[in-house]
Amino acid sequence: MAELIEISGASYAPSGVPVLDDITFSSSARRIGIVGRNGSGKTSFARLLAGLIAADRGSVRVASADVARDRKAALGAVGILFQNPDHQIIFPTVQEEIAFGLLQMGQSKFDAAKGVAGILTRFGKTHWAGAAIYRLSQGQRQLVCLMSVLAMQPKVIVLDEPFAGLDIPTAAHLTRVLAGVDATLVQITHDPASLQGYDRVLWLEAGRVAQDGVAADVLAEFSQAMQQLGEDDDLSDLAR
Ligand SMILES: Nc1ncnc2c1ncn2[C@@H]1O[C@H](COP(=O)(O)OP(=O)(O)OP(=O)(O)O)[C@@H](O)[C@H]1O
Repeated sequence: MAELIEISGASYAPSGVPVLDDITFSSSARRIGIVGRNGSGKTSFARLLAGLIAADRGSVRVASADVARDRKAALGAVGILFQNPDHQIIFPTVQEEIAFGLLQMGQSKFDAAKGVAGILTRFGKTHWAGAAIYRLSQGQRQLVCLMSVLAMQPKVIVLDEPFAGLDIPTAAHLTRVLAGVDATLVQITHDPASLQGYDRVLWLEAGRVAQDGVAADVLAEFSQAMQQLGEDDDLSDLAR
């Protein structure tokens, strides 16, 4: 049987620069972490998994959908939350923003309005419906993004460090919301501690899979390697 996430020999090399190289990863685990150093390809992996960029070689499927080519199916299969909500939000009000994804999925205006009302009710935020997004705090804007993703009920949600810029209580609140979500989470992070209780971890290095396996094992090796690098001076080398 196919796994929920099926990535096979995927490479991504915009203008000839190899950013992701021959990535093969398949999993139906519920909680997946992606770790790696700056520039190792984590964000590109997230975008590839969400179908926002297409692999030059290989294939990327989520819930059987070819996410880069079948965008309508992809919206129901995988959602993504970025670090900066302002890179995601395009509409002036909360209800328009949440409705957008539902309309993109092919829902009627009536059904999309019902979906918006449903998700706002679930989060106790019906009074936000007509609110101007520019007046919300960054944490509130991130919650709008999260509600927009959840309204589409994707099977997989990719988190590209969405709480990195938030204060501790706001991050804790949103982390709690996510912990209760009935979807597979793929979380990109620099912080192994935020992957506590996760099932599987993929460690990327220079666009390739460095390790992939049981979360506790991979995280232990990753943490040790990062600590070792921190003790060395590896900032000296300039890229060729
Ligand atoms: N469209 C592109 N064209 C050229 N180079 C790119 C492109 N996209 C990404 N890169 C390069 O690929 C490498 C990996 O980038 P990516 O943002 O995926 O890494 P990352 O692991 O998320 O990094 P960070 O932890 O710093 O956010 C970087 O060197 C980046 O500059």
